[in-house]
Amino acid sequence: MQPRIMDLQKVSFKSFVSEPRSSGVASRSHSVAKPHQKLRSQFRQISLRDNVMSKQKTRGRNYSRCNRCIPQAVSSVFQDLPVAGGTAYGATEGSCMSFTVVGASGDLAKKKIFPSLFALYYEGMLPENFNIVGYARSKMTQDEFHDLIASTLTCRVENSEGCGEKMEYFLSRCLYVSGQYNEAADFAQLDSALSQAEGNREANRIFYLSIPPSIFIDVAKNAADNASSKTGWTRVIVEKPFGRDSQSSKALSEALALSLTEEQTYRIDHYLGKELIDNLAVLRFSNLVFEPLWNRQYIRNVQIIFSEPFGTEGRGGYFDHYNIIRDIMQNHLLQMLALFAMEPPVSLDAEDIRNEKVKVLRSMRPLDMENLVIGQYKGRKSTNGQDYPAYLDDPTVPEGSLCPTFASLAMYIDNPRWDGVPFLMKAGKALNKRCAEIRVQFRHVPGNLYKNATGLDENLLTNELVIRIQPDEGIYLKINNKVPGLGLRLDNSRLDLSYKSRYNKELPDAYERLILDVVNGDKRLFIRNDELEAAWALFTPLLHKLEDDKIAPELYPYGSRGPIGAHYLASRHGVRWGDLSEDE
Ligand SMILES: NC(=O)C1=CN([C@@H]2O[C@H](COP(=O)(O)OP(=O)(O)OC[C@H]3O[C@@H](n4cnc5c(N)ncnc54)[C@H](OP(=O)(O)O)[C@@H]3O)[C@@H](O)[C@H]2O)C=CC1
Ligand SMILES: O=C1O[C@H](COP(=O)(O)O)[C@@H](O)[C@H](O)[C@H]1O
Repeated sequence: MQPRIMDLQKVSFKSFVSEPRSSGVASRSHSVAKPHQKLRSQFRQISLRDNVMSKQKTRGRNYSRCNRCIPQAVSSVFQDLPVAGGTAYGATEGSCMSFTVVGASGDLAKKKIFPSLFALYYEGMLPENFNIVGYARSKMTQDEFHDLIASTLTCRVENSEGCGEKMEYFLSRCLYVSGQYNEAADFAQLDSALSQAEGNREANRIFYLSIPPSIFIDVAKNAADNASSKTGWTRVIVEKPFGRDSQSSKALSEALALSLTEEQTYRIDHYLGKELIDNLAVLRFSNLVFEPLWNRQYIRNVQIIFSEPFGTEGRGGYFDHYNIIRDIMQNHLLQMLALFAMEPPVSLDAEDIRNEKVKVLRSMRPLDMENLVIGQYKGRKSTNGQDYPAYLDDPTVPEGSLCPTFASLAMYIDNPRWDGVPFLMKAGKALNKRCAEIRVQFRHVPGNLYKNATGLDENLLTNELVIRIQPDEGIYLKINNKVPGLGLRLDNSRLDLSYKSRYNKELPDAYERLILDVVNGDKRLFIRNDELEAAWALFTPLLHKLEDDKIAPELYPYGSRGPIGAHYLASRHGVRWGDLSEDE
């Protein structure tokens, strides 16, 4: 049978418990009728002071710093245990970790943070003693909070034994505290709730600021002043956007630095947590065949592409203040570029890697308006009569907004390795497909003996390496191959590493990987302050010019391939977009 990878979100909690015993996944699980409801009555009886770790058997494990590399092994060891946990890197045996989600009532918390925390617990990757605390202004009872979380939890399709019990136990470690973001007294209450849950253990605390940026500073200050751990470390995860330009980003960094050290601050860019991005360095530095080609001598251009098949629906208010360049390019795509283009680091240590990334960013040629194309999607009626709205139809978007929902940009890295190689970026919403990838187009074979076999189009002869981040994660290399049979005909074919066929494993969500790194104090995949400064220094002049000059975006239909200007831009730099070629 073909090995399969299944998406995490396949079995919802509700469908899981109502599934007949004989069917697939559910039949392998324990039968648990609505565990979170059963839990409610239990929860009422268990006071936090008791810090009851319930009836679960726990087995402490000391994961090494590199425990991120071995989840498969760990899960196979732990798959039958109701609770599995370890001691986080930098924490002492018997200590506990409290994870507070500030903005717990919000979209990101529900969509990503709680499910990721559960998935980590499920895989045995959380410390043995942990508490999950939700904090927000919304009034919620503990039951309502548990319902909210329970509705977001899913079990892995593989190894789903004991899923119901694990959910039940996980929920028993979840607690809600309601408070304002700018009230010291409310954070003092949060502190005492945390202390109660932690009991007499040494406690390490993580705060995830899953809130709008306008309140980052208040929350960082209140958390640092009133709810920091007194017995262990305190770490704070900050979500993007980290400002709108160099000036606002600097102001934010300086204000945060009054409350948090750089060491404590984890600036998250969830693209760095994606499997194929985490694999980039492995691909380059552990295979002899790639690194020698990774330079201007062999590479003709590099394309970094992001596209989404939906618009800003519901998020127009936020988006209009930022636009696609700030939302996707200045962070996700630029981070991909830096990892792709950096020199080999001295070691895999966070600081060594980040030093190399900063060097790339600082070697980039200033961005030029001539090398930018912007677009905005307009409405479209499909052939089956469905209406797709224009960006401007969103009621939260200001009338006549010029905000780009698409951008394409040609960039250059003025260093010896990349001199003259165009790096093209393209990012857009409401396009024809969901895709994120890096495409590397190689130069022509000099004096190619086979050019007569393929005709005059040199592009048919060039190799292309594609690193597909999503969907259908994989890496493939387009090569020329002889069509089998008599005569000589060449075929552009693929050496294909499809993750779906190669690995019989569900891929962890990016947030799982990144949250685990915070637990373990590993900053390799987080943005350092000077990286952020360099990224803004690159983009700020371009963004200001775009806004000051009120440049009108080119309109493109919802669901199309984007504005035609992107093709002209590419061809001015001698590039053809690989994702638009016929065999893609
Ligand atoms: N959602 C996503 O997919 C992504 C989000 N992010 C970033 O993560 C962070 C959280 O995102 P998301 O969950 O979508 O945000 P939400 O808008 O859902 O806000 C989170 C919570 O913050 C509180 N809140 C909202 N607006 C305000 C306000 N004006 N003043 C005070 N409190 C407010 C609300 O809680 P209450 O009223 O209960 O206090 C809300 O539930 C943001 O910085 C966002 O940019 C980054 C990448 C993706
Ligand atoms: O940061 C963001 O990313 C999402 C896309 O993330 P993905 O993991 O689903 O590819 C994007 O939709 C959003 O606008 C942006 O803020």
